[in-house]
Amino acid sequence: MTLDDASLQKFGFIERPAKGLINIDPLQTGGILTEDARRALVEWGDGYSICDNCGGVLDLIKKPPVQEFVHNALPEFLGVDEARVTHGARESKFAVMHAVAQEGDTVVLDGLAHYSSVVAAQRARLEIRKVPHTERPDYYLDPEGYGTAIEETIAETGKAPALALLTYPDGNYGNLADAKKIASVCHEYDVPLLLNCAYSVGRMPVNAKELGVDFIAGSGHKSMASCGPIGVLGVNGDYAEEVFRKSPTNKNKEIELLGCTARSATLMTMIGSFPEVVKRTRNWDNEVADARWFSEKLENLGLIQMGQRPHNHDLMFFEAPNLYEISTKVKKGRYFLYKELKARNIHGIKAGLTKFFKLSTFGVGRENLSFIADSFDEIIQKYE
Ligand SMILES: Cc1ncc(COP(=O)(O)O)c(C=O)c1O
Repeated sequence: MTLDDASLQKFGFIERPAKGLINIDPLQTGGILTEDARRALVEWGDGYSICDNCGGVLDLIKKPPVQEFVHNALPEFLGVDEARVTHGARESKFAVMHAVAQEGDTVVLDGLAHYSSVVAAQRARLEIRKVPHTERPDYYLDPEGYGTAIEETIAETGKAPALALLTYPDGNYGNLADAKKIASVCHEYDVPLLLNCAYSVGRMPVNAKELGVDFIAGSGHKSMASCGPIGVLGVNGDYAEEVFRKSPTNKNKEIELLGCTARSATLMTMIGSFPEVVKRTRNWDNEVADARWFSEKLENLGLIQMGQRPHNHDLMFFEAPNLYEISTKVKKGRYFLYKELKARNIHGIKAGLTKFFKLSTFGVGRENLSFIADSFDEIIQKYE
C-alpha cells in the first residue's frame, strides 16, 4: 500500500455506526463510559499525560490520586491485600500464572473457561486440565470436580497443580458457580484459586476474602465502565510478594507488570467511573430482577434460557427454535433477526445468529427491556 493522500483518507476520525443504539451486547453493556469517564478520556488522552507528576512508579502517583485508587480504594473494593491495574483480565491471569507456576506445571480450569484463560496458560507454558460441567440445559459445575482434577493431576504427574481458576460467572451462560466451596476444595490440596471476574467485578459485589480466593482478575472495559484495554488484579496473602516481585536491576519496577501497565486515558476513565461503579454494584439485586423479568418475557415468546434458573446474572444464553425456524424460510435467511432488531435500534445480538445467542440486560433498564421484548414479539408475529 502506498501511503499517498488518497489512501490516507480512509483513516482519521471515524464515527461509530452503533452509537446511541439500545445495547444488549454482553461484551459491551458493562463497559459503557460514565459521563465523568467520557470527559476523562479527552482530558487525559495525550500519551503519557498521567506521568506529569510521576516519581518512577506509576501506581504511586499522588496527583492525580492513582496511589490512593490502586493501594486503598481497589483493595477495599476487591477484598484483597494488594491490587494493581493491568491491561485486562487476561493480562491479570497471565501475570498470576507466570508468577506462581513453573513451565510444565498444570493449571486447572473450569470447563467453561474463556479462551483468554487458555491462551494465558499456554503463554506461561502450562499444561491445562479442565473440570467438566453438565450439559444442556444447566451447564452445572460441581465444586468436587476440582478435587478430582487435582487428584488426577497428582496421580499422573506426581505434582499438584500450581493453580486453579474459576470463571465467575462463565462468559457463555452467566452461571455463578459456588466459588467459596471451590476455594475450600482447592485449599484442601494447597492449590491457590484465581477467580476470573471479567463479568462480575464492577457489576455485582465480589469480595475475594469473603469467597476465600487467592487471586481475582477483573476487566475494566467489560465491567468497570472504562475505555480499554484495562483490567484489575487483586492478590491475597503471601502470593503478593511473588506476583509483584521487583526487578533486581530496576528496583522499583514490578516484573510481571513490565514496570508500568495501563496509563493515562484508560486508567483515568476507570478512576472517572469508579464512584458510579461502586454505587452500581449496590444495585445488583435490581439488575438480577431485571434479568429474570426479561428472561420470563422471552420464554413466554417461545425462547428457552439455558444455564442457572432462576438466573443470577445479566448475561444470559437463549435457544430460539422459533426464530431459527423462521430463518430457514425467509429471504434474508439467518440475518433476518439482526436486521429486524437493527431497524428498531437494538444492537448486540451477533449478525447471523438465530438458533442460539447470548445477551446482557445490564444497565438497560425496564423501559428498554420492555421495548426489546415487545420487539421480539412483533418480529415473531410478523413472520409466523
Ligand atoms: C469470561 C471472560 N473472561 C475474560 C475475558 C477477557 O477480558 P479482557 O478483555 O479484559 O482480557 C472475557 C472477554 O470476553 C470474558 O468473556
